[in-house]
Amino acid sequence: MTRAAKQLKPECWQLPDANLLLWRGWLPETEAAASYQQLVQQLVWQQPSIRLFGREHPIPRQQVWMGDANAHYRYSGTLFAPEPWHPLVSRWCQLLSQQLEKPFNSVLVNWYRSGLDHMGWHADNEPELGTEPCIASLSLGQARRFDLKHRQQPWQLQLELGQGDLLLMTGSTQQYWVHRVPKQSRLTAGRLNLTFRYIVPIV
Ligand SMILES: O=C(O)CCC(=O)C(=O)O
Ligand SMILES: [Fe+2]
Repeated sequence: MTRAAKQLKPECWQLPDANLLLWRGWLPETEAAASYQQLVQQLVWQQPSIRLFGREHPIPRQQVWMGDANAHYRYSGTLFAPEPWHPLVSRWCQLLSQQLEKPFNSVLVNWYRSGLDHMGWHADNEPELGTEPCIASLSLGQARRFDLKHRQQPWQLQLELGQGDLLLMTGSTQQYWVHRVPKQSRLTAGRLNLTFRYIVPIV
């Protein structure tokens, strides 16, 4: 890890089978707020449907898959070709690769328009992410709950991810734990989350 990332001291948890680091305010407040507005306006949002128990359901949020042209990604059974990089997002991707000393070539951007938009329990463990995926998650806008639970043990962790916070999930986290962003119906403001990933390119 480079000096820039070490200067901000991360929060960490002694959890079995998981490796989590959280840098609060990795992106300064004003930059995060301006970036939220810019990305909400400039990205071309999609709301694909996924198949659950034999029925098609639109995902309960908006999203854009973005990255290098060869970084195709399968999400809940659907193959997504990446959208070209937005300059802001591309800059963060380079910064994160340098600071965390990990490669990233793509990002899933999720827009939770209000507290009604959410994401159910899942792990980011698709085969194209490799054996121990390294996921760097940047949050902008409204702070939201982020829950984690172990697949086999009664262990849970509830975090709040706020404006500019950077959460790094590495090691065996995706193998043993699942995570979600639950509904928080009373919240009216929107939130963006960007999960930077490295996916093995299709050649
Ligand atoms: O919105 C979040 O904080 C999490 C998003 C997430 O889990 C994902 O994109 O896979
Ligand atoms: Fe996830």
